Amino acid sequence: MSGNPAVVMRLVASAYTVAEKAGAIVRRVLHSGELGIVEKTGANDLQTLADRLAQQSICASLSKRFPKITIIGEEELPAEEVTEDLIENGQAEEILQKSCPAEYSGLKEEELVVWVDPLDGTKEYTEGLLDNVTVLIGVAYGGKPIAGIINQPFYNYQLGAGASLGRTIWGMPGLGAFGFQLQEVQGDTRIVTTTRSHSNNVVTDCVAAMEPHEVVKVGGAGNKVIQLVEGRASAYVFASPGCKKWDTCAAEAILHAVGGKLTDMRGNPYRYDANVKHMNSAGVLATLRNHEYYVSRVPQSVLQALKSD
Ligand SMILES: Nc1ncnc2c1ncn2[C@@H]1O[C@H](COP(=O)(O)O)[C@@H](OP(=O)(O)O)[C@H]1O
Ligand SMILES: [Mg+2]
Ligand SMILES: [Mg+2]
Ligand SMILES: [Mg+2]
Repeated sequence: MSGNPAVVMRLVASAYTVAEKAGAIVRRVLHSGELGIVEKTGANDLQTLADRLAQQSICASLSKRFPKITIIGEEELPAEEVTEDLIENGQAEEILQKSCPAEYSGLKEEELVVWVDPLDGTKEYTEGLLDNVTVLIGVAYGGKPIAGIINQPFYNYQLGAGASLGRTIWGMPGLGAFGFQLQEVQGDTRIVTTTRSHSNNVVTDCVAAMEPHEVVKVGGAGNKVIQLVEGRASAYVFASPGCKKWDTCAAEAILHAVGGKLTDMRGNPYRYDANVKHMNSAGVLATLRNHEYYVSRVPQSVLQALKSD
């Protein structure tokens, strides 16, 4: 390693420990029994105390160390002083030891945009489907995702008391992806993963048009991309607006790091510049392999129902 790690590697090393801290907050709020649920746009668009505290922790910790970075978080929160106990100052040593891909080594703080989903799968969190929950921190440069960190706070929770809970996955295109074992669905089996709590007729028509052998309905955008890279699903198909840039940035970076793709339903990539619209209006289609097959199966009627981005 060089004596002075690149800015982006320092950012990813910080984001790793910051995501772990956020995951611990998400567990603590659940165990307190006081979720503090607020409806945002409706009953399927919730915010809990865990969403609020985790976002405060992530944004305050990263902006303290990297004051010139643009950070965009899902939750709209009043600007108030964040208490010291929410600040995380650590950095993951093993990330600082890695050499930065040459194309990113000269990037400056002010050129980076960080997309934060403090708790992805909030609906499932409130229903006790705990392994669906993730904390997502994505880093973009020039409109493209260049690093992603996903903490899964309740990983291993089915193992019961005594199991060590939680894990963190991260990746950078050009460097690799870490914290999990890359696996693919065997053979030509098409397993499609999609929403369990934000469905409608267009969403289900589009899933059916893929001629899946199996459909896996689970919560969370981060969780669905984990299904792809761990060989439990071949495509994430969501033909609806609803997902935002903070849902997809981190996951897209990790997918790219292992040769996968995340696009809208037409096969066009989204951009993650600081000034883009937050909504992924033209849906989300993500795969590890055979992206073109899934793009080619999207019915015209579905494309007509979705706006271009
Ligand atoms: N119709 C909709 N309204 C609000 N949020 C939606 C939505 N469809 C998808 N999303 C958001 O996209 C993410 C993944 O959704 P799903 O689990 O249904 O696949 C969730 O993120 P959050 O839990 O961070 O809000 C969810 O809220
Ligand atoms: Mg939400
Ligand atoms: Mg989300
Ligand atoms: Mg969220």
